[in-house]
Amino acid sequence: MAKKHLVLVGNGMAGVRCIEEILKLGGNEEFEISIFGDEPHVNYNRIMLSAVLAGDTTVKDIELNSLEWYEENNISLYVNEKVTRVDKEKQVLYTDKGRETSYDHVILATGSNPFILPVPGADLKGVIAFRSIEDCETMIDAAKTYKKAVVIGGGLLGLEAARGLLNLGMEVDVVHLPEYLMERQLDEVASGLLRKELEQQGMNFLMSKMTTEICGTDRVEKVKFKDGTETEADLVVMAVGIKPNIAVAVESGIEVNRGIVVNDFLQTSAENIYAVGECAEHRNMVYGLVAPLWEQGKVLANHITGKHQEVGYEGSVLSTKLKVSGVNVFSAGEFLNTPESKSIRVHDEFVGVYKKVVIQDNKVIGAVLYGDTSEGTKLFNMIQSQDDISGLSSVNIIQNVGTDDAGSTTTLSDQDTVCGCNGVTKGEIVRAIKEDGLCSVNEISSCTNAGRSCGSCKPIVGEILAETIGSELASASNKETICGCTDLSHEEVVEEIRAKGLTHTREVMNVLGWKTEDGCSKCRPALNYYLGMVQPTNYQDERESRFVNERMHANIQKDGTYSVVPRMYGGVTNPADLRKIADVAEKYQVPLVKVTGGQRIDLIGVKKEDLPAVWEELGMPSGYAYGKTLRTVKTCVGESFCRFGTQDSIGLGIALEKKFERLNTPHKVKMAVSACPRNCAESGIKDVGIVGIEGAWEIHVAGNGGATLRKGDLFAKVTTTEEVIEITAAFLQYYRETARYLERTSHWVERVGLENIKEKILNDDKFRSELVERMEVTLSTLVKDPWEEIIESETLKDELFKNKRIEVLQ
Ligand SMILES: Cc1cc2nc3c(=O)[nH]c(=O)nc-3n(C[C@H](O)[C@H](O)[C@H](O)COP(=O)(O)OP(=O)(O)OC[C@H]3O[C@@H](n4cnc5c(N)ncnc54)[C@H](O)[C@@H]3O)c2cc1C
Ligand SMILES: NC(=O)c1ccc[n+]([C@@H]2O[C@H](COP(=O)([O-])OP(=O)(O)OC[C@H]3O[C@@H](n4cnc5c(N)ncnc54)[C@H](O)[C@@H]3O)[C@@H](O)[C@H]2O)c1
Ligand code: SF4
Ligand code: FES
Repeated sequence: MAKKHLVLVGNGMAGVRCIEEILKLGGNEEFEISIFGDEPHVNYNRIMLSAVLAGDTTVKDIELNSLEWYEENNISLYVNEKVTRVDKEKQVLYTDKGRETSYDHVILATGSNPFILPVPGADLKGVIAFRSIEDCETMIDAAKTYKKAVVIGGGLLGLEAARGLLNLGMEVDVVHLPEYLMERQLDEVASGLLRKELEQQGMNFLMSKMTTEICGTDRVEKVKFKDGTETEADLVVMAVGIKPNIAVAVESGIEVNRGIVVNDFLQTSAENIYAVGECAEHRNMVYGLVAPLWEQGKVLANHITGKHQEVGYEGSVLSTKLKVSGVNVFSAGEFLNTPESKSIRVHDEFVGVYKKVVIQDNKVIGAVLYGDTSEGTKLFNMIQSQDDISGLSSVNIIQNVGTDDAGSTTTLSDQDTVCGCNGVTKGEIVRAIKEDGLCSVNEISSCTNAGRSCGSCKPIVGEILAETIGSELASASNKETICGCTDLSHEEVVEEIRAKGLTHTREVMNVLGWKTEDGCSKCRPALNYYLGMVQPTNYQDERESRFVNERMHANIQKDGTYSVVPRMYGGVTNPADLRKIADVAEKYQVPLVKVTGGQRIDLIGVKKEDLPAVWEELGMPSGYAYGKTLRTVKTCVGESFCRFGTQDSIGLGIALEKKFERLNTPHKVKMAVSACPRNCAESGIKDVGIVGIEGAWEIHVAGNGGATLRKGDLFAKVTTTEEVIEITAAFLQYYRETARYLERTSHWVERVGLENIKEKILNDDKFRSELVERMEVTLSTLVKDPWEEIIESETLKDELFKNKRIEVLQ
């Protein structure tokens, strides 16, 4: 049966999570999925922009779904492309790049737009909102040149922005319209405590101020208020709320109110068109936090894949936490008193703790906590469950009684929500730990989504982990299993492959009792490597188990194009090769031609469909710049031209590169040969670095010039180039056989011990010659260049390059 075309409009948090849920339900069998996003990025964790601004994390680390994820799930991604309209009758969707796409189902997940105050000067340079990576980068850049920031809006976003700007060294005024901060989440007492703390942190508050004008000639210079006062500003950040982005729905004649109107199954007024996330309006509510979006995504995924649901989405109770370090604030439900409600309050002015629980008809309906938010999870669960609390004393409600020894998580029931952002209960976490054998918070996060958004629940998740696996925790977490799909360590898996003669990844998974049917993106490449290493002559490499770069034989770039690095043995080239590179770069309009640190030339920005032609016209071997294999052998000029060089570094470098090219290794391997201790080829920071000395060669190993700089260790001193090659072969083979997949030589040597490796390779001649023998067998199987192989195979070309999965239009 032909697959139906499902199009997601909006590559953001709500939409992509809904697609993840659809995939979990086997949606890939039923749907051809396309995603359009008008931001130039893959899906990222918008919540964590506050942490990026505060300098606690980086943009790279907040990526939620990598380009590889889209590829692996056969999703066509169109970034930087805005959907403008949907024709409901023709079932066609139009974009601002002139594309027309027919669809069977559409999910609108277009999020919100920041509200910009309609005051004169709001369009001046230096006036921005805080919603995207670009806004975050603008603030970081501005802080390098300018001094004074004004944040308009003392809500969650404004305060998190202000904290970030302070961290960046700016002076910050926060302008707030009401009399007290975060009035949508806090009562006056909690707000007062918060203000005091933030003032101590360096924020200056301008309260009860109505902005009337932003002034400046070219760039913002000051902000004026209704009461006649003003304040200087080099940067203005508007954080005065958001409004649902309903443009596509309006253009398409779909019913809207404040947001896109949906029913309990997230259906809009148009057939087969749904809406989730901040753009959707459900029972007159639009939401601005992530928790409701996950609930909506789950319901829609079930609906769209035809799973029976008694009830749909019924609305969400909200809870919030301010993500500012040094401040603990929690708010949930109806936190202000009404004539019908009463509250229990505790205010310890000595330690700065304030707690208020609002009760109506014997049920907890809201809470505000300041200073100590440890009861937040419990109170939130009481609000959600609406259980009768008449049997509980006030003390029992407002604080955890009897948990001093046991830890706070023991009082949670299985139904209690632990991760408010992702709606994950304690029961789900415990089940995942037990059934999937999880032994770290990160594994729990990947498996259940708990902790994957704001991260504030991670300590509780950690407590549940400890409570569930108890004393086994230490030993379990010390054992480095390949991934959550198995309880076996890397070493145990390799041992089993050898002992049982396993020859295929599926066989390994079946025989060794994998917990998942198909493994995951961690274990599949590892098994593929181990099988190839143990059985070099029998094993057929599994292309589909490789990382996307290795599958494509090119490195995917952030804009979806690829880079091409042809091999230049020893960093040596010639006019003919340079001419070919220039011709190809010109013909295929390669945007960037760059010399790499490994002494070769990188053609960056090649379109996926041009890759085979580019390789063919270059007529040079692959440089494997994408692989877990030998990358480069960097050389100095040595005896050929240098007045200090007495040895042939280029000759040895080329010999090493020709010998070990294409060899699969646990991680990338870099080498260098310098003809004297001046070390012009930087041999001291390579996995294998050779240095010429008077009448001999020194072999240094396990150097690393990456994020954690490590100077190589002197491994051996030999007199001939043949000996260099023999010891290098033995060292690499021992590394291949005993390192864990994705372990660089630097980590491996530190784990296994340099002396142990020396003992084996240098002092045991028999062992060394066996290693070299096994290396020779492996090398004898690596005869074909991968680029050539693809050029010669129409099937491979079709399979890999005709299918334009990821499209990026600038
Ligand atoms: C700095 C910051 C901190 C936050 N912190 C928290 C927090 O701690 N807790 C919390 O719960 N929430 C927080 N939020 C709110 C949370 O990020 C949002 O609720 C969530 O991102 C909404 O998800 P969404 O998918 O509905 O919208 P978005 O994430 O905005 O995604 C919508 C996407 O659709 C794209 N789009 C729009 N129109 C089109 C179109 N026509 N064609 C193609 N693409 C389109 C947009 O560019 C965007 O990428 C925070 C927000 C910000 C900005
Ligand atoms: N930690 C979190 O959960 C978190 C963090 C950041 C953002 N967010 C979400 O992102 C969205 C945007 O956040 P937000 O803080 O902009 O929205 P918001 O609506 O929560 O707060 C806006 C604040 O601006 C104030 N304001 C309105 N007009 C003003 C004016 N003219 N001058 C000064 N102040 C004015 C309001 O009184 C209000 O307190 C919200 O949905 C929020 O929930 C959540
Ligand atoms: S390492 Fe020594 S021999 Fe090689 S180029 Fe530098 S100075 Fe010359
Ligand atoms: S509570 Fe935010 S990620 Fe769990």
